[in-house]
Amino acid sequence: MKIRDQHYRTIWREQQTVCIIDQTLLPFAFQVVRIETYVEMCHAIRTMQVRGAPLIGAAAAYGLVLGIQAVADDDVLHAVADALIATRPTAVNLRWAIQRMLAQLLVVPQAQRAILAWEVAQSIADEDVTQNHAIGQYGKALIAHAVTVNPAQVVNILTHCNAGWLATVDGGTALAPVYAAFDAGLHIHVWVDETRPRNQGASLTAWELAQHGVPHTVIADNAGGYLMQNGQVDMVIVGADRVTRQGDVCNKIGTYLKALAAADNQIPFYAAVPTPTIDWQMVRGADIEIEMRDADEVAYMQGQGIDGRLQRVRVIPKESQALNPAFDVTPAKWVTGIITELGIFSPADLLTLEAKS
Ligand SMILES: CSC[C@H]1O[C@H](OP(=O)(O)O)[C@H](O)[C@@H]1O
Repeated sequence: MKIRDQHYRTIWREQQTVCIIDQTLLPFAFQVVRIETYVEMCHAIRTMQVRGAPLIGAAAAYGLVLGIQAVADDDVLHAVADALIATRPTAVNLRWAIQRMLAQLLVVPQAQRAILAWEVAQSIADEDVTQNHAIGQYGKALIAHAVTVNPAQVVNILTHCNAGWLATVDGGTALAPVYAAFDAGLHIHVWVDETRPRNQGASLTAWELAQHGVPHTVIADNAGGYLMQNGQVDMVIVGADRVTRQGDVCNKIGTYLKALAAADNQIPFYAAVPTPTIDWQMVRGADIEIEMRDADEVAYMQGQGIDGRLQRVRVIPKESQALNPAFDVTPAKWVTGIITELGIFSPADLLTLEAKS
């Protein structure tokens, strides 16, 4: 996406290093960080300098590249892969990307692995961009249909967390249809859930949409149901970290509550995902490992002080405990459709995709 007229991906190769945008500093600072080792990439994924299911898949792939430039024997390959997989458990894209790298690297002589790894990681990144563009086109058709239903109205879309270009290599998943519709001149507006505790909505989605000029309003997570009850939401589009073969959608904590409110108000609820986010090995969403992150992410908030400096403030009593599950699972029965690069599918029809994935 373009930032001040310069095109960026969220991750890219520069000589023998990998550059990322440090998303923990947005929206108040735009800083590129150069990653030189797989250990640094593990840190970047674990601390959410890079985050978002497709992006952490690509980041893990590049991390594996960095880890085998000096020594590329099987033991090193597996040790680096295991370290990267251990950084975050929920988004299936991370394990998928590592397994794809291993499948292509283990079958070639060690001497070829360092160069081939760069090529495979680049392919993973490039494919994500292509897939997200297709998601955008299919999703744009949904929005265009909503416009025909109410031509005089603005189509109001609610989204949760950040599933924009910052969550992918480029283009985004849930926001890909938003950008495609906006660029096509359709009149849309986005309700942006702030998405406590890490505030990916308030800090990342709002920033992305503002950079592109898309009309949007940041809301407290708990305001979504009220807006739906008052006819102010036409559709909900979210991303996902893992979709099971029966169509259960695992996404940022709070997504499930939005799906329930959407169902109660007859509002369509879509998950936009590239097919690498579908876990064909898993049937039940209840079996997905939900990442439990540091309770301090609930106890503290980060923001910009009146002096312009980033500050972190405590928002709960020091005597209080906090719990921080990072994701939840929306059962397939509350999901209207899954927007993929191969088309839009009901959860029941998802299995027809397996052979093509
Ligand atoms: C397009 S995947 C975006 C997905 O990833 C986010 O999780 P996190 O920011 O913790 O990596 C969130 O669940 C988004 O919907």
